Amino acid sequence: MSDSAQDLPGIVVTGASGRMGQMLIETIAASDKARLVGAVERSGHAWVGQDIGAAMGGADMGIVVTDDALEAFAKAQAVIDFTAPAATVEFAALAAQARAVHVIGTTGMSAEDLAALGRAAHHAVIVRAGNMSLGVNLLTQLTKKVAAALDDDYDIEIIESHHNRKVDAPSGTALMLGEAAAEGRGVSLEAVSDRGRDGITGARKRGDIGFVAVRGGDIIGEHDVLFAGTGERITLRHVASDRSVFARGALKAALWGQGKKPGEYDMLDVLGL
Ligand SMILES: NC(=O)C1=CN([C@@H]2O[C@H](COP(=O)(O)OP(=O)(O)OC[C@H]3O[C@@H](n4cnc5c(N)ncnc54)[C@H](O)[C@@H]3O)[C@@H](O)[C@H]2O)C=CC1
Ligand SMILES: O=C(O)C1=N[C@H](C(=O)O)C[C@H](O)C1
Repeated sequence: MSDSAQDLPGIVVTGASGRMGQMLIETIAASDKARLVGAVERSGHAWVGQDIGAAMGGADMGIVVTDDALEAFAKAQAVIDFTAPAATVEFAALAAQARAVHVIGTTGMSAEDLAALGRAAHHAVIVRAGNMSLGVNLLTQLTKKVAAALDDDYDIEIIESHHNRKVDAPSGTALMLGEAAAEGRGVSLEAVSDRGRDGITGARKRGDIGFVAVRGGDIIGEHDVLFAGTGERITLRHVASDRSVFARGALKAALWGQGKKPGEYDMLDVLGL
């Protein structure tokens, strides 16, 4: 590696064997703005101890997959983490200890998990978003605007579709869009959120924001925000056709976070939206 490449911010990817983990490793390896310095998987995973390039079915990359997150983070300027809530909470404390920027794509976090991230952010930069793509983050702003322009005569429904391996619902993106719609209407999402209808639910409550989750096949991620009025409907829609949109956003966030003050940030900060 040349001297100048050595100077690039070093990035560790957690959940290295996952759908997003592998996409992130490919994205960082192809970047001339960052270098991969570590790949972390959970203890007992078959890839631990193997070269990440070979484990992914390609040439060696000179990075051995480890289950020792702290040791890996100590060599890094940023950690990109698309794993699971319990793992992400643990990684937040370790990333703060290593003073590495922690970019979090993990969704399905509970209120307690988020509080733990808030504590870690006293000591480190955390950039977290339920969706790291430019398109979705732009869509949140459009959603807020449309929700502010239309009153409760327009029922808001958020319809999200994902692959059959997804474990959380509503998706992190659907919740971001719900928050944006609620903000546009000047209400708290918690107060108006309507999830998981089943049975005799009664008629729809005016002002509610409904969520619908579709799971099937290999759908990467599709989100519709429907504003249904009397005699007309508006739909705002985002379709992800390639996971690289999330990986590119996460890498951008890791670079943006360098030298920032400790605290919690999101992709709107990164993208300047
Ligand atoms: N914010 C965004 O833009 C996006 C967020 N996601 C979210 O990212 C997360 C991961 O998604 P996928 O890659 O599809 O899932 P996946 O199941 O393919 O990958 C998760 C990986 O994390 C690993 N893992 C779990 N616990 C671990 C631990 N303690 N230490 C190290 N590794 C651990 C698993 O072994 C697995 O390899 C989900 O929460 C998903 O919703 C996914 C795509 C985009
Ligand atoms: O699990 C996924 O795959 C995705 N998760 C994120 C979410 O929960 O919104 C982002 C994207 O839609 C893909």
